[in-house]
Amino acid sequence: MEAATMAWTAAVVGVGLVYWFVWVMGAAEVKGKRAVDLKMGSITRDKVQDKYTQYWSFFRRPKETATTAASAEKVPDFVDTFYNLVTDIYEWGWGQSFHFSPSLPGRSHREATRVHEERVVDLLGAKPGHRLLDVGCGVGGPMRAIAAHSGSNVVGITINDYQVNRARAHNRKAGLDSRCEVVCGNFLSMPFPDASFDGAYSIEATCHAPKLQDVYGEVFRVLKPGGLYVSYEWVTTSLYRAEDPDHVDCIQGIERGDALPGLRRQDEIASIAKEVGFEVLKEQDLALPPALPWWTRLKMGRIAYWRNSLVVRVLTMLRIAPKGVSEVHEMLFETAQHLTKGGETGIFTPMHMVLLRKPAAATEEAK
Ligand SMILES: C=C(CC[C@@H](C)[C@H]1CC[C@H]2C3=CC[C@H]4[C@H](C)[C@@H](O)CC[C@]4(C)[C@H]3CC[C@]12C)C(C)C
Ligand SMILES: C[S@@+](CC[C@H](N)C(=O)[O-])C[C@H]1O[C@@H](n2cnc3c(N)ncnc32)[C@H](O)[C@@H]1O
Repeated sequence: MEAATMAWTAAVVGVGLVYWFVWVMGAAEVKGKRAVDLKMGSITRDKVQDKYTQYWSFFRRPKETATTAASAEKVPDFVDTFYNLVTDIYEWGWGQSFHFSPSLPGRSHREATRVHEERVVDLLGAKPGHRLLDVGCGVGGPMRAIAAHSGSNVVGITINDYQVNRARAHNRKAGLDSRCEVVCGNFLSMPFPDASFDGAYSIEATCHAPKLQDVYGEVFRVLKPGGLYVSYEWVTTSLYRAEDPDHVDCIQGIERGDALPGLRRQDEIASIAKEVGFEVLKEQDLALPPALPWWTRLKMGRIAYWRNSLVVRVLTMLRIAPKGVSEVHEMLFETAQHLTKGGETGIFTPMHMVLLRKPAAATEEAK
């Protein structure tokens, strides 16, 4: 073969390989976001690395972050930065619902996710015509499942404007934009009038609040008297031992890689809810047997993680993805190991469920 023919063949094969690697291998687990679309939210390309460094220095010591008032105030801004950095990677590698679910025998992850979300509808007794609030809505995976299953109208709030745009686009595509609304705002001080919702829920979102009282207090305010609120909380369980260095390492690894200003204990949740005026109707760790492990999805994807980090590195080298994406991906890979360990040892659960009611005749001081 002539040298020119060989060079052409090599070039065509090379381009073909890159195409296959990026577009086929790098396809989203749940179709919709491709590796080549990894942007890093509203952060401009040149700022991604800096923003990651700032995030990392803030959340490196999560407990200290939560305990001083000055830094607790900065938490929502850093959580916003975190979601700029991770939203596209989450969508690409996990889907449009940013939470865990117990595995279901013989059912796909997508189905298990939907069942976990529809449980909220049953707990709230949500009906057509109801107006529900989704506290920390992400890109709206749960919102769409809940609106579709219940016939209710849902208003979601998220601190991250990039997520607002993603969620609105998904809502339009799903034909649910007339019943699903998305607002950019802080759930610690919500832009909604008192008593304006029939029900509310939060799925793995309130763990970002430095003080749970603040977000529960806001939900209490915007609920109508008699309205129900369901929350899936990230907490440490009674098996956690603060004197065990392995436990501490695992929990800090979860906090650092997930923008958490200190995880709360399982037994704190109900008393905080009562403190702001709620009645506690039900409390259950949805991860406990007979539920099957929620962390198997994280574990079983180990080969996929290696493939993904390779894709991310190649995309960064080709300047398709901004510099800094590999570091963010690495941080997520590490936190996945800690989450898995937290699940396997039982010292952590991401689905401690509480069902709360604002009393029908709420007292003036609790309103
Ligand atoms: C509730 C929260 C988020 C929970 C989960 C949706 C995410 C927690 C850890 C994330 C991931 C870890 C590893 C990533 C992997 C390295 C990458 O290749 C593809 C995406 C991951 C699987 C990613 C997906 C989302 C998580 C499982 C928190 C923040 C309160
Ligand atoms: C892990 S995601 C869960 C999203 C969604 N509930 C789901 O299950 O797909 C956490 C969400 O909480 C939101 N959030 C965190 N802190 C917030 C705050 N102070 N105000 C509003 N939203 C916040 C994030 O922007 C993100 O959308």
